[in-house]
Amino acid sequence: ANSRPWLTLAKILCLVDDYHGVKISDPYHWLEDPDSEETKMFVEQQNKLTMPFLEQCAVKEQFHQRLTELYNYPKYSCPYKRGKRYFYFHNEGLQNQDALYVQDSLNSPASVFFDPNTLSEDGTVALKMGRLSEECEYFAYGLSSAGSDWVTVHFLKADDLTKLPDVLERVKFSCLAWTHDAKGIFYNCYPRQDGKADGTETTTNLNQKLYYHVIGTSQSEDILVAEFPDNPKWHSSLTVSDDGRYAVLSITEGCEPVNRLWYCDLQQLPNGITGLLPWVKLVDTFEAQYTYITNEGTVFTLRTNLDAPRYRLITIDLQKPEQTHWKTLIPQHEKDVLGFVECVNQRYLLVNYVHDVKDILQLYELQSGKLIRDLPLDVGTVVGLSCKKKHPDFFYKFTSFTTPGIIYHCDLSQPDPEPTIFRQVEVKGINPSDYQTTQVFYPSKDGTKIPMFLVHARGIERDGSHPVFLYGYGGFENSIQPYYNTAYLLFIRHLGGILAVANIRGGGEYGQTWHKAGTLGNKQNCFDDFQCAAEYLIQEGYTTASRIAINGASNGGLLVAACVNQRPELFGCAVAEVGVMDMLKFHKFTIGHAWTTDYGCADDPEQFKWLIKYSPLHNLPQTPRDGTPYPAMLLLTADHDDRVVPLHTLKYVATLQHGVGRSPGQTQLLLVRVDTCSGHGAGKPTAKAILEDTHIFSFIAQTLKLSWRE
Ligand SMILES: O=C([C@@H]1CC(F)(F)CN1C(=O)CCN1C(=O)c2ccccc2C1=O)N1CCCC1
Repeated sequence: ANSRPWLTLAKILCLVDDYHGVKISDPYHWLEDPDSEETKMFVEQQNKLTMPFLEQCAVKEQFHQRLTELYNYPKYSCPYKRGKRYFYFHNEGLQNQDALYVQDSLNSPASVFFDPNTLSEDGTVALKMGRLSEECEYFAYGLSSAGSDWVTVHFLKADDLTKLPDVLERVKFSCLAWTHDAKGIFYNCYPRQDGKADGTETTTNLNQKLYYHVIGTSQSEDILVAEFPDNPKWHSSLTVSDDGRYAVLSITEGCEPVNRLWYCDLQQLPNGITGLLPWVKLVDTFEAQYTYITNEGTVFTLRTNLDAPRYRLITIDLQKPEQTHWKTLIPQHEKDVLGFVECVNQRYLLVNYVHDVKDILQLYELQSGKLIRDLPLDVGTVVGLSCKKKHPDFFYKFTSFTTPGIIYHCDLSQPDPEPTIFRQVEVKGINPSDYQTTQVFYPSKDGTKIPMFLVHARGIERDGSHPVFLYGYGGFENSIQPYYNTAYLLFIRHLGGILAVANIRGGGEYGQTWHKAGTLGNKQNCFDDFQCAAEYLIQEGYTTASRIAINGASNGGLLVAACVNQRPELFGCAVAEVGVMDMLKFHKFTIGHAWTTDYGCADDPEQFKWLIKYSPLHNLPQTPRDGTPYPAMLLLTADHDDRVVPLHTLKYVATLQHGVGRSPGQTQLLLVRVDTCSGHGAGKPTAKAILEDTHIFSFIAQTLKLSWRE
């Protein structure tokens, strides 16, 4: 900055943007360049403030040690039968990444098939995707580094684990679909761009293409099978049908649950896959979502939200593709949301419903859509499923706030098949019966009843004394169902806290209507719902405003920052992780353009009015003032977050410290933690995850003045 003072001044002075006649200043615009000396200096200075503070928090050592102890339990995925063998992911407890194991039968010795921990010292190389070919000849796998969304695809021979020379670069937001002859694989990649593509760049991701890679050739020879030059925002995702005959292409334009559905009969290709496929456009609008489940010849079974915001199953016969011939197989449920659907044992459907945020699992007959039976399930969530049309048996993994994981096995080839426990994991030191999970329904500002899970020590008094960790997301039709999080249980057990998970609008808890009620011009409903959750917890005597810590990540980071702007007096502490803070510019960076389906875009005059009203960056006090003090705030981001680029958090915290931070009544801390070699969250190594959770809860304990209790 000293070397070019004129540049810095010019940067600050000239940055006033005009939005449809409204002038908006952007004094921290220069933080949008991750590679400038000024930005690097800013990040370095912030971490110099934040990291020593987090490290010296009173409970930090105890929390880190106890979290490490409790996290150290064996984790397993469902087993997957491929070819004649079984594969499953396993983590001994503290390994940075799960490893993939293989065994000849369910109870024979297992050996390591693929271990990503060998690929980096610090565990920051993650296995983002993996696909075994139909008869288990090859294993295609995508690796990502430092938490970036960028993927590099490699190949192994499955029998002797020898690595093939094939490498696929510039892969992102991609499918990975083998043709059943194992000759090659469909995948997505982006055109070459200027500058870096390592996850630290902010360059927009447009013009994604679909290729077919033939094993044994180089990526430069890959066959372009679909591209959309007139629609640069389109993404395509290919599925090969259960019988290997059809290539089914799902095209999306953003994050709305709607897609076009094209297909190609691979058996009709005279010379195989040699170029752009002759796509048949079965559905060529973005009116609804259509997801391939299975097909019997030309009769396709699809999950859709067409005229069904809580989803239903329909069949389309490719020989009579007009909508007038489409049939309903399982009609929309009057209240519950149809979740995942998988075909099993040739003629059954494994069907999931979400009923008041809790999972149901049922078996239906594929041909008739008739309900056969319910599968027993506690109050919680199905987090894993392993089944195939050609297999008579299947596995599913259950979890809840206090259950780390139970894997069930059900074999439909047996008479009166009953699910049996295949594997149950206990966590030593956590006794589920010490905790009580309840679900409450509280009124939001407009009277809408919002579900919320509460988890706390059994038998607490409603004397207003309990600290609360209130978590929310509220967007993109993502439902927040019960899940096991060791750090949450420590907050309850050793900091005497209550975990509250509010299922606010914008999520998918009640289908598309719930989602739409929290998007675009209705986005304020998310913030109202979340603030009403806090008010409910106070009114019901659980806690007081100064004892509430709110938390959210990604779209949930936006939620936290917007709620602090609107109601700074309602919370004692706020932790916003990798949040979207600049609602006027988010669409310019990486995949941000895909989020306009939930947020709208400032380029549109009407939508600008929505966004400017709640954009966290633009609703902060711009200068010191005598207003209400802000709660203690900890913001988190990371240098390789190319989902929500760090500039959002950097511009936000600079503005926060400049205005609120210098206000006379502001005593609570306003800090940012910028991690390195880390990204938006997916694939984060265990060591980083444990340290990050430790810092978050130590900050909460310090600022809410909580002490550790044995
Ligand atoms: O990350 C996100 C939003 C929320 C989400 F919809 F759940 C997912 N998401 C995304 O941005 C998803 C990005 N993404 C695609 O657009 C895509 C196309 C095809 C295959 C895979 C992908 C994929 O991961 N956000 C960050 C903050 C605001 C929204």
